[in-house]
Amino acid sequence: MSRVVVKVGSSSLTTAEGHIDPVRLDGIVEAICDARDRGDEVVLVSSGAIAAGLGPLDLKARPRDLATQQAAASVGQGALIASYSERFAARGLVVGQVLLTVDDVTRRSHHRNAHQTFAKLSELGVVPIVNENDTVATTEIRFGDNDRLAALVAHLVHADLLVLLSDVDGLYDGRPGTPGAKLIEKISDPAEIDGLDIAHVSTSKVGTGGMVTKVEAARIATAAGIPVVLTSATNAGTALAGDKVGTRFEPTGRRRSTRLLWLAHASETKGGVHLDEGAVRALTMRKASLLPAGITSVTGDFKAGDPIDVIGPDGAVIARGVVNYDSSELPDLMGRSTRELAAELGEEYEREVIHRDDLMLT
Ligand SMILES: Nc1ncnc2c1ncn2[C@@H]1O[C@H](COP(=O)(O)OP(=O)(O)O)[C@@H](O)[C@H]1O
Ligand SMILES: N[C@@H](CCC(=O)OP(=O)(O)O)C(=O)O
Repeated sequence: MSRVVVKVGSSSLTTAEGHIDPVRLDGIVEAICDARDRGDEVVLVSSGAIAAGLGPLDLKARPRDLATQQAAASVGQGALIASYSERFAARGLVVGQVLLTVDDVTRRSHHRNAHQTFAKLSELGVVPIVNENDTVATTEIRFGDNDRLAALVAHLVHADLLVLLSDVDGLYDGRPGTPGAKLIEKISDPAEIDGLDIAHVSTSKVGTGGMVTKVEAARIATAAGIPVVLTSATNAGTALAGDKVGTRFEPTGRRRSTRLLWLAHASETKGGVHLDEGAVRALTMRKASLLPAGITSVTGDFKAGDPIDVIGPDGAVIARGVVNYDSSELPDLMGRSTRELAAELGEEYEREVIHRDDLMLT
């Protein structure tokens, strides 16, 4: 038995008019039910809430403003779950809706909660259907794309495989459909992706992030030891059966805490600190915590608890970490020893700027 997380993109679930596509949904549900019949456990991460809300609200295109996106998601998510529920029920399976925000997988207490929810659903034989909680998520607490959400969910449920289903049958070495562009069957090392043309936007009107977020999701999952298969939704059955299809990304690393995993791949930081050579060596070679003494300057506007970039003298980001001070406090502390600061300002100034447990070298 294996545990698989399957992520399906908006363009593979909805029609151009902004309604749920019944034929495509049938195909995905059938592939998942077949996997269940073979004894596998499946967690479905389904996009499509916003896209499926467009038709009912008479919207012609994906709205640009957050409020209308949230309203469309509120309408579409209900419709999606109703459609899934009905189809899975016809095969004797019960579904459970799980809506997550970034905090649910990154904050320790929420993380434990989410983990327990998945464990119970699994015990009860329910098929979890996950999406971002788009209706309440604001820019600050958004994953922004379900590819990365799926990678973090795969890590959270200890999945054996992550399957990313899209409207393209794999990763290409050039723009898919253009002469000479070839499907890449296997990626063994993330460095192989570096030179590829993946930045152009997708042709679908409802998908977000294109290939960039899928490759990023593959990096997150493989770095945590989980292999990834990327293919089109029409190949769902083949991918779930474990047969060779699309692009396979081989695992490159070992399991790590989800919080650190997120930190390393967090899309945005609120600022950063620049270090001198000595501090860079302490962090990278001695695995030490970051102290005020090694900081030469501070950029951006952040609060204690925010993720920030840690930057070397040459301007390269060497790590990301959860900072223990506000950006406004640091200029008065930098370059000074913790002992001196504690004597002058009080014991609480003895704390590290970033504790090594909250630091992820990039
Ligand atoms: N190198 C590449 N190989 C494959 N697809 C690519 C590549 N670069 C960009 N893409 C685009 O990525 C799109 C898939 O992303 P997206 O529209 O966000 O899908 P989804 O809705 O499934 O998440 C494809 O339709 C394709 O146009
Ligand atoms: N959470 C959003 C989808 C966000 C997203 O990543 O979409 P997609 O690129 O189609 O996987 C929704 O359900 O509309």
